[in-house]
Order: sequence, then structure tokens, then C-alpha cells
Amino acid sequence: MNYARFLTAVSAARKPSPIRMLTELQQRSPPSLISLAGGAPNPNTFPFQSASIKLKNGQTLTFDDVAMKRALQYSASNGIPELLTWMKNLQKDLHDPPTAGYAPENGQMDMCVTTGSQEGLCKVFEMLVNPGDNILLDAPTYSGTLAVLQPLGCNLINVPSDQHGMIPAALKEVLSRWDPSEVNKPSSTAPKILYTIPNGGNPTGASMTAQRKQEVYELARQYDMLIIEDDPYFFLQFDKPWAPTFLSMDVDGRIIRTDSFSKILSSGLRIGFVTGPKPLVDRVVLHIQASTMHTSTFTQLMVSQLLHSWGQEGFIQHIEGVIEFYRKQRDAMITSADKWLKDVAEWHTPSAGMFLWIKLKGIADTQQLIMKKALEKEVLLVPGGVFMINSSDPCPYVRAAFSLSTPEQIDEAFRRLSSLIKEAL
Ligand SMILES: Cc1ncc(COP(=O)(O)O)c(CNc2cc3ccccc3n(O)c2=O)c1O
Repeated sequence: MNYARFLTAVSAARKPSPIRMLTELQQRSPPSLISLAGGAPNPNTFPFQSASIKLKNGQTLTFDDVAMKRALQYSASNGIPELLTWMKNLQKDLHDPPTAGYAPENGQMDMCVTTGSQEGLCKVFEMLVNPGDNILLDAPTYSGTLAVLQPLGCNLINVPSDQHGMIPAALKEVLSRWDPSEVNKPSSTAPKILYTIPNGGNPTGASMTAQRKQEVYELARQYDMLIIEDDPYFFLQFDKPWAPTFLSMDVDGRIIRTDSFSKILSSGLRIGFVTGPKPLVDRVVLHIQASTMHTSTFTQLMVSQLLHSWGQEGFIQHIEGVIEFYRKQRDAMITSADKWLKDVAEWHTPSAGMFLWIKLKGIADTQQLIMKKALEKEVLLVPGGVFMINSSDPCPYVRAAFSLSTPEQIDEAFRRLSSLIKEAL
């Protein structure tokens, strides 16, 4: 893979920060080294002495005064070593990426910690997207991704999808405008990246089949595209076996995967990961160096202590509990949808994630209905237009989340929604 062709001029121009390199050199050196280099503050001046965090399983995570000094200090831009190692082992055990054994320049699987996968997405797109570029994605899509892409002045091309995700035949049709043999020419306008949410899609709840992923991956090979696999709902798949990921089939080193702990450990701790070919992850890390420097050391150490105490087995056991919770929530939402919305709306039952994508019958655009009438009835959903490439296009859909409300609240909410739809009709 020629990774240079994918980089923006800004990303290609990034250089390692000498100060950060010194800090990391010092942290790798024996304690006998005396450093007068780093401009780090002296942790003895910090007001925080120690911390202990009680877990629901009765265990306690502790930060004694030595651990606290480290937790409150600067750390490596790509993430603290023990968390990165734990996550790399998890990625290898879960996805067995072909790239794990590749040489760095050939796209060896690498990772970095980001402040939520939102930061990972933002920095990945800013690494790859120039104004005017053609970008492929299946809309409707996550509004946070549109918020990153639209200011970059690129041309977002929708690839039709259905409840099973992106449709490979539709992707082939969209790509047929370009000649695969010409895509590497500097003048080519062929898309270089494709973005998709493969499991429990936001907002559609759609999950891609393994077959479709294989076909999409083959098309990405043919047109030399990178695929950004944004997969925060991977651990919220209600049925086994979990779907094979693009990362697990990545023989070329063309997958950039964003993972998140938001839906399984905590959304407020802001811990995400970028997994991808080393030449590209290196560029994201250089951007982190120049922006946030690194994700909170304290947060990373807290999560790392938890994961090391759980082990992979304990982590998966926790995930099973989370899955059971969201499955029950999903079932409650579907039961209430069948009870209240059957004649006024239609939907597909999601097999992952936390969203139900509901098409209101006989209503061209839900914006006004939701933002005005629904509020009067004291029920709040997201009008589908916010997830479209062009938010002013009429959209008959609404997104309902089954993550926070109780089954009883969901039932009452859909009763209210049903009556306002009937009034509107
Ligand atoms: C597909 C996809 N990719 C990335 C992210 C970012 O997650 P991170 O790891 O926490 O940074 C998300 C998070 N999605 C949402 C977040 C959110 C936060 C406050 C309020 C509402 C929110 N709604 O509605 C969301 O959908 C996502 O759905």
C-alpha cells in the first residue's frame, strides 16, 4: 500500500514534537537518568493525594500516592503502554488481523488511544480529506461524522443501504464512474475513503452481513480505497457469533477502525481507540501531540487497572451483562412499537446498538412534527433529517434510542407519538 497518496498536505507536514520525544525517552530510561529536559510540573505540588474507586463487583481500584503522581502527570501521546498492550492483545484475539504480523511500512496493525472515538474519527478524517475529495458513506449516518466531514469541503456521496447495511451492488454502481486502473493517477477524482458503521448503525440500527463486508472489501481493493470502520456498537451485538470485522479480513492494510468504551464502560471517561496501519496511526499520533498531547493519564490508568483486574474473560463477561440489558430494552421498544405504531409507522428490528429507525407513514418530513408537536406532547425523538447528507432534504424517519428510558417510559412515549402522528394525519 502507498499510504502517502492518502494523506492531506497538513498531515504529511506534521513532524514529531521534540519535547514529547524527550518525555517519552525519559519515561523509557532507567531511574538513574537525571533529566533537566522535560518542562513537566512537579507532582509534589499537586493537591491530590490518593484515590480509590469502588467497583460494582465489590473490588476496589486504588491509586496510592506513587500511582497518583503518575496518574496526574503527562504521558505518551499514543496512550499509556499498559492500556495499549491490553487493547492490542484484545484486537488480536477478537479479530486476528492479517496485518498484526506485517512490517511497519507494509501496514502493521498499530493502535493509539483517543479521547472517545469521536476524537479518533475527527483526526482520521483531518488526516485524509482534502476540500473537493469524493467521500463514500452510507447515509443516513452518525451526525457527529457529518459534523466532522462537512466543514472539510468534501463531496459526500451516498451509497444506498438497507437494514443489512451498505449494498455492495450499489457501491459497485457508484464506483463504475471511475476506471480502477486510473485511480492512482494524481489527477484522479476517484474516492479514496469509504466510511461505514458496520454494527447497530447510528441511526438505522443496521448491521452489515459478513458476505457484504467481503464484497465491499474487494471493491475497496479494486479501487485502492481505505475503509473507515466506525464500530462503537461492536460489543452491543445481541446475537452470537459476533460479525467478522473489516479488520479481520484486512490483508492489504486498508482498514482504519475506531473503537469506543463509551457504550460498555463509560461515555464520560472519553476512551476510544484508533486501530490501523502503522504509517497512518503514526500520523494521527502526531496530530494528538500537537492538539491534546494525550488522553487523560488518570482515566487511562483507571481503565487499565480495571481491564487488568478483569482480564479478557472478565471483560467479555461484563459485555454479556451489557448486551442482556440492551436486548431487553430493544425488546421493550419493539413490543411498544407493535402496540402503538403498527398502523402509522414501519421499522426493522435492530440486532445491535441502541437505536430504532422509524419511518412515519404519510408524513413527508418529520422535522416540524418532532421539533414542535412532539415537544408539546412531551415526547422527544431525533428527526431523521439530521442524519442525512443534506439535512434540508425531507425525511420521513425519526430515531428513537432505547438506551436510557425504562420500558414503561418507552411505552408511554410511543403512546404519545402515536396520538400525535394520528393528529398530524
Ligand atoms: C457511530 C458513532 N461513532 C462514534 C461515536 C462517538 O462516540 P465516543 O466514543 O463516545 O466519542 C458515536 C456516539 N454517538 C452519539 C453520542 C452522543 C453523545 C451525547 C449525546 C447524544 C449522542 N448521540 O445521540 C449519539 O448518537 C456514534 O454513534
